[in-house]
Amino acid sequence: MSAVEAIQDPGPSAVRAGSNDIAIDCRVEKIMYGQFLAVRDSHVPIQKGKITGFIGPSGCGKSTVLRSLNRMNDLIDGFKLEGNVQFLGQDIYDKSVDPVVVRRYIGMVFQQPNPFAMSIFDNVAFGLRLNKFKGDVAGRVEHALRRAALWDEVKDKLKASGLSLSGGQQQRLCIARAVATEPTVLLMDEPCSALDPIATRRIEELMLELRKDYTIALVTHNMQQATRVADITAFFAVDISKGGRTGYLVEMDETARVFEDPREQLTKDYIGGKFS
Ligand SMILES: Nc1ncnc2c1ncn2[C@@H]1O[C@H](COP(=O)(O)OP(=O)(O)OP(=O)(O)O)[C@@H](O)[C@H]1O
Repeated sequence: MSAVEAIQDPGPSAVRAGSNDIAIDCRVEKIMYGQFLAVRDSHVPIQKGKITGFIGPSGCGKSTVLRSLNRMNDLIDGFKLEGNVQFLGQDIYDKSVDPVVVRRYIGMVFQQPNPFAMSIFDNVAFGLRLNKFKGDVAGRVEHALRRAALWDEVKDKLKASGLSLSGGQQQRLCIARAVATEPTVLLMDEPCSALDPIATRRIEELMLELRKDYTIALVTHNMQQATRVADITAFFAVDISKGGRTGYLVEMDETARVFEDPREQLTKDYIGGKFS
């Protein structure tokens, strides 16, 4: 089997169907950046067809764990994961697996809208070309822009630069770019932090719409955002007991449960604003 074939196409029904309702089963024993222990002992299962929100104080490892779910951290020198990340039962860190293929099925949207300095059309077609897609590129681009609720605003200027759009439009363009390859999972790392409240609301509505077809994992600093969009919430904290600053998962449950009746005192204190 070639490296590219090592991740099997899960097919469109994989998001909701199946006996197992876990899209990504992430078991972190340790995540290191060089000698620094960034995250320890966290089991973070991402359920199919749901939005899982990661919350917690700065430096608790939310982005680190999120980026581990599609091997985005491989690009960082010194990064090392001890543990196991399974996507639909397949080990994404297996030596035979090509990270580019992992990211084709587990797409990512970043904090800062980061369209490439190319046309709106080419931005969305980028991943398709990277993956040597042989089908109807224009059809896929239109479909992705519609899914990202941007088509009506850009259909008459597809050749204009992606950089000419407003911040909120740029973020929707990045979402279109991410969904163009028809991933199974979308990872969103604080996708609204650079946006105004109206653009934020728009992206939140879009996330709820996208949940019908995709599994979503979302890092957010905004607890209200987690209560508005996340079905499941994972709360991380920082352990300073051994002289370091190591993130770990404190609890993970239905969002209503985490916010209204948390199991752990630490979660209560964080949600109650006793620390940030
Ligand atoms: N590329 C890197 N190299 C070294 N250390 C890193 C790197 N990225 C993150 N870290 C460290 O790992 C820890 C977790 O960082 P991470 O960005 O995952 O936390 P976070 O919870 O997402 O924080 P924030 O909410 O501030 O974005 C922090 O102590 C951070 O300084």
